[in-house]
Amino acid sequence: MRSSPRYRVIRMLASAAPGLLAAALVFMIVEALLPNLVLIAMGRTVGDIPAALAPGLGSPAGHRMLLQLVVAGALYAVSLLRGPAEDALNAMVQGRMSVVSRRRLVEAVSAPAGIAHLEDPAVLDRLSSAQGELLNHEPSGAAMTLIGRAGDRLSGVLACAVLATFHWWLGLGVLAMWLVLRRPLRELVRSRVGTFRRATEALRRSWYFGGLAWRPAPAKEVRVFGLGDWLVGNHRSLYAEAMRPSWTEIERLNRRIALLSAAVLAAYATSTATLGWAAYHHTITLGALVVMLTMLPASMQAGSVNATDFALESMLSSVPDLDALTAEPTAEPATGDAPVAEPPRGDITFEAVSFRYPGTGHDVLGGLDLVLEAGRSTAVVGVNGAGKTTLVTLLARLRDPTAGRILVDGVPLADLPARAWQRQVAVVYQDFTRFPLTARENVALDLLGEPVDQETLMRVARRAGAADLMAGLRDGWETVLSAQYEGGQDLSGGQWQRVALARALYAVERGARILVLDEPTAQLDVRAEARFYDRFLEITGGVTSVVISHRFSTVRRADRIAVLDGGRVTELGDHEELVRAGGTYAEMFELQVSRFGPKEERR
Ligand SMILES: Nc1ncnc2c1ncn2[C@@H]1O[C@H](COP(=O)(O)OP(=O)(O)OP(=O)(O)O)[C@@H](O)[C@H]1O
Repeated sequence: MRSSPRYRVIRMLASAAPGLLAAALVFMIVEALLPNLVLIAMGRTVGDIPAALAPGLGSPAGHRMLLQLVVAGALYAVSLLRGPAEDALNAMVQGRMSVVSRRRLVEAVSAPAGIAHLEDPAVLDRLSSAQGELLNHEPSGAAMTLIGRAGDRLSGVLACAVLATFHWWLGLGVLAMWLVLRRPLRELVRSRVGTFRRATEALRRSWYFGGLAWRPAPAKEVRVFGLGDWLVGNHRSLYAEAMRPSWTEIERLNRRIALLSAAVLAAYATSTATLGWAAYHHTITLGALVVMLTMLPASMQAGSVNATDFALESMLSSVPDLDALTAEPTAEPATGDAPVAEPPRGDITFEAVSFRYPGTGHDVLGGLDLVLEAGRSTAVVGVNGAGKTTLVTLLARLRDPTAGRILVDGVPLADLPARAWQRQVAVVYQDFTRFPLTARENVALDLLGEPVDQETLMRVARRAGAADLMAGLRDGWETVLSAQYEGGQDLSGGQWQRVALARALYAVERGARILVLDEPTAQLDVRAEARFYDRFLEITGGVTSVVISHRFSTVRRADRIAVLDGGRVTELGDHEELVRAGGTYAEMFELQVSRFGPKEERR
């Protein structure tokens, strides 16, 4: 019981909004009583009509009937308020639960310092389920739906109790039938929902294809390459493929549903016939007959299932996924407690570092040795897929080496607290994020809650070549950098790259001591790139920096250049030394110079 999703949902509401839970429970009682009371009052009114017919409405019998009618009308009027009251309560409970479960989700996925869990299909399946994406039912609706359904069940049981006042065995029989059927019916609902949960990965792919059509970034290519029909087809065939293994099970379940329905039909036909028999033989009054006839369908609430039960079960199926995401340890980089209070002053040493992505059969890095000298710049070059970006993710502790170690000032990186270390590393990623926030927030990321210093902002913008850009924005630093928001404005790829560079430089100003630039000039025009390498020393001065680039005009400015090949550093030295050595670096450099303009490259 303690671990059942039903219990956990109610416990979540109890701790998030105890007042709302109390209101919902009162609502449940009203939900259980009111419809039955309306039916009983109506039935009794009808039962009083014959006695009032002859003496007229002015007689005591007439008065009694009119009083019953007023009571029935009043109860009915009150019962009409249930709908709006339920909607309002639902909105409040759902809003609160949505905030709570979303916060739990965000905290759960952001908790690990690393990113490996975000590439784990099992975690992604859980995420998808915990957000209610599979069956389109927000799990935040579970608490109120559960309480509402409990009210319905109680109402059904009360209807059985009323039936028992006519024949004890009738009320008890109907109740017993629902109690017996409850388990298989619940299992049916659960298996139907379970078939979707088991197909989560395939369904995720199916929804992904469906969503490509309206997400702005892929929508461009969808249109240009005319992929609309293909996407619809793919979405449909993936969905069919995902559900096919479940079809036999669904068919089996449908057959059971048909059988159970026949049993229910037979039971209700017998009950109705019993009432008919009593009416025919005048062993039941008119009022009682009307009440009992209305109680029969009302008693179905005791155990019948409908679309709400499917919705509720799919909402509840998200709860274990939400809990598992929160509770399970993920592939987290090891984290130690050695102090990182002081920014690293010494070298960073990669000692025989190997790395293999989970689920792959080969090492991307295999026994790599490299020293990043303190306060100096090191460029890393290598062909596509050589492992340059992977090396950066290890340095930023987004992943841990599978063998070997990284030392910071002589201390193994694994012994440092991962979060504190990450604050020391400022990175411009190749695929940096374009936050739909203001320019100021994009650079200062002052979401971190620290005051923004305008002078520092201006300084880093100048160094990143973004000062003119900021001055030209519609609302300056306050412009939202996304055309998807009112008053917002999007930037070109190169303009965004300057914003990302300014972001990393701002982090350095805030205390980060390692600057990583992964392809920092890839989207810059020739002039901007020239300005970047003219300012290279100013940008990287005083910090330990790593620059990854295929552009030798950028690479050659670095104090030292490491060539990455076959998972190891095969050449190390400054530009002149490596060119003189006549190895891979010299070969790549010559190739670029001969193809793309000696003037630029030979500077
Ligand atoms: N998340 C991942 N899971 C599995 N393999 C990956 C992952 N990311 C990268 N790889 C593989 O690791 C290898 C190295 O990738 P990495 O991105 O580090 O190369 P790179 O040197 O930065 O390449 P580029 O110059 O193209 O940016 C590649 O073979 C790539 O396919």
